[in-house]
Amino acid sequence: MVGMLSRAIKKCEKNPVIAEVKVHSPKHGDLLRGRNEIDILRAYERAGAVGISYITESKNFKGSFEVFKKICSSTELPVLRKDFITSKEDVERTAQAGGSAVLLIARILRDDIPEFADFAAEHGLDALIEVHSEDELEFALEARRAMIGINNRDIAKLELDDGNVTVTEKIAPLIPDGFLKVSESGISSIDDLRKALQYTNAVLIGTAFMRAEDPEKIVRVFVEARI
Ligand SMILES: O=C(O)c1ccccc1NCC(=O)[C@H](O)[C@H](O)COP(=O)(O)O
Repeated sequence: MVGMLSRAIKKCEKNPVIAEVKVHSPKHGDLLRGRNEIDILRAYERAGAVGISYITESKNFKGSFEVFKKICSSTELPVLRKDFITSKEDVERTAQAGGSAVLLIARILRDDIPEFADFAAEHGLDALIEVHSEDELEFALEARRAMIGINNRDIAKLELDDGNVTVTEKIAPLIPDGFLKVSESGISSIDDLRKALQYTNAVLIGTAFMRAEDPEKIVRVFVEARI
């Protein structure tokens, strides 16, 4: 259904937290530690996550499209596919797999962003257009139907940087009302969460949840924290 993730964020009565089932981090290595993706998904559901993110890119993040499909068919929550999308076929496959949203990276797609965002909407998907700099924001603002994700890390560094919410603090005020904003990556504390939600409508967190001993407990703390 079109706009499931954006609608869930708008309706959310607690802190809108998109929780990522993240298999591998280029910096921290194996994040599953023998656990099962679906068990992590269930923990996130119980904790009140507003949506789920999953990276299908295999080389650096060890994701798999088959696991993405399994996650989509195993939950009622909207699922975002994160990958380095470069073709419309990839957008189509995301919709066919039951995804609710797809990541479109402004640095990669540049002037093609509006066309890809419209194509995603026509296929029932929310487009989350990712930016990391003011220059990239120019491309994102050309899209009509989209959410804007501010990546606190520089994707070119493939997570060897830690990311910093100051990127959100700098870029979010430049985004006009009417776009839903998501602060992504490098959020690991309640203080980061507070700063990010001061400027955006939702946060996307992976590593901090996957590294925690008890994923349900930590996600609940973030979802229910007083902001
Ligand atoms: O964000 C991207 O552009 C991206 C594209 C393809 C694969 C991975 C990508 N980035 C990594 C992530 O998506 C992060 O895992 C996610 O934003 C959560 O960040 P963190 O909480 O720092 O693990």
